[in-house]
Amino acid sequence: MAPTLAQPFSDPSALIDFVINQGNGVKGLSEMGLKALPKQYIQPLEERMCMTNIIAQESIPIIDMSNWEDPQVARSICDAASKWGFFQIVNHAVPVEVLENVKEATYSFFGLPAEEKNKYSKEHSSSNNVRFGTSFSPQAEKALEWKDYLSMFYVSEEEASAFWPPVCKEQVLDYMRKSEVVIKQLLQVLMKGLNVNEIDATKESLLMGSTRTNLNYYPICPNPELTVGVGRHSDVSTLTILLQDEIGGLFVRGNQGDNWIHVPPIKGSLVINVGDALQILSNGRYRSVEHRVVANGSKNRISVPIFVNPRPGDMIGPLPELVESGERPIYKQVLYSDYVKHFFRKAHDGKKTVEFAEL
Ligand SMILES: O=C(O)CCC(=O)C(=O)O
Ligand SMILES: [Fe+2]
Repeated sequence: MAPTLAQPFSDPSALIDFVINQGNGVKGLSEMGLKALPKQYIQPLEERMCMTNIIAQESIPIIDMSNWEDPQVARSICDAASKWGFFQIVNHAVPVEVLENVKEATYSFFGLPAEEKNKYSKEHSSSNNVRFGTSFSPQAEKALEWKDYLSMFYVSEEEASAFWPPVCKEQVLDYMRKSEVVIKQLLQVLMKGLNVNEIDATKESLLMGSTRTNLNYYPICPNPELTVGVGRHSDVSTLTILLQDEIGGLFVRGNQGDNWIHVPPIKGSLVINVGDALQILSNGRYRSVEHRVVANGSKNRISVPIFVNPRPGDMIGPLPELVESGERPIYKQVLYSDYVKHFFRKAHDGKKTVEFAEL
């Protein structure tokens, strides 16, 4: 039977084949001009964003990093990491042109033909550290998420040079290099807030020994209210540094009940959030907070998170300084790679991953 516009796929496996196996992604679906959301993307009611739960009068803190060592600024960073788990930074050390270049590079990558992008899929990528994909964990999800991504785990300049897509690798590497300054400033302040005054090489490696950068593409969606861009989750990182474009759509769980706060795009800013690894290392003093991205019915959106992580072979648990000061540990020591595997084995499920490390 010839495909029609309303029902372009003969059966569910034809859609999966087009989106996942052929590398068209949801961008390919979006560009077909679908009139209705395919049923694989319809999320259960409880996972859709309900407009009445958005608290318009609240916002996460915006912190000026130009005087990051000033005790008042340091306090606002630590307070934000404890209270909200999220904040935005302005006047930070990453030049605005570096941010513009990586956004441009994101469009360049997703603008490639499907066959080109598909060279980086799970089946075809020449490196396990580079992965083009769609949704979050399609094999584990009951309903798919309306997002395509390219994920790059950094091993070395040589590895990146050999395996990352040429259309974006320089821009991503530059964004990562320039962000390192800010990451170190933030970690220094956050550690000081726990009375950990020295970050030696071992601790630095535990806090920021590995990084993964994702390019996220959320294409225009028919029926955006029925699906999600990214479902409710907390990150497994120590810290996440997120660059978003001017479209908006990222929401963070507020401090009371089922309330959600929008993270408004601010030109030149970076969104910072605490991940589960830092929640565990800080014995719960800093909080990784649930967040989600809504789908958009009229605009394409991109974002570029850098996940700053422990190394896969590190054991993570409450820092010895905290336990030695008499604090009762609420988490056990877990192998970081086991923690990450546990996260990817299931669909997004809010804050549940952290239970893996609870005592
Ligand atoms: O696109 C965004 O704004 C957030 C994406 C996100 O939460 C993630 O990739 O973990
Ligand atoms: Fe996230």
